[in-house]
Amino acid sequence: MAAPEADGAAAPPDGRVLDHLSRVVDSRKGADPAESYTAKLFARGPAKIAQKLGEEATEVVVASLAEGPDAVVTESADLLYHLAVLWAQAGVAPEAVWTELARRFGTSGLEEKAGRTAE
Ligand SMILES: N=c1c2ncn([C@@H]3O[C@H](COP(=O)(O)OP(=O)(O)OP(=O)(O)O)[C@@H](O)[C@H]3O)c2ncn1[C@@H]1O[C@H](COP(=O)(O)O)[C@@H](O)[C@H]1O
Repeated sequence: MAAPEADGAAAPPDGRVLDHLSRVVDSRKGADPAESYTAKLFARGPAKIAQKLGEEATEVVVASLAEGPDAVVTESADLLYHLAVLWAQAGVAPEAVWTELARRFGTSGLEEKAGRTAE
């Protein structure tokens, strides 16, 4: 598909790439499924998108146990791309996830778990 302004080449090679990717993914809503894999996923609906995310997560697990770091990198990129699609489908802005992660800084996971079981 012809690349709109938000597309690829200028994507920063760091964590901000996920924000950039999410904008590209969002721009594919309503696009032609014949020209965009993302548009094809949106057209197939939430259940298919959720299923793809599950499959990609399993592929990361398999890569980590049986393949090695290079495969973990490529499978992780597939996983994050499909997560960006699921966020867009669900109406979740990546910033909401960054905010939630930031909110958790300084609270040990064990502390948080203990607080939950005490409820
Ligand atoms: N990062 C990705 C990305 N990672 C993985 N994929 C696609 O995800 C698919 C996953 O592979 P699978 O073998 O599971 O897919 P499949 O065999 O087609 O399986 P089904 O969908 O039929 O179940 C492949 O077709 C990959 O090309 C991605 N497709 C797109 N992007 C990004 O999204 C942008 C927009 O892409 P389009 O929407 O295609 O224009 C691209 O420029 C990229 O930046």
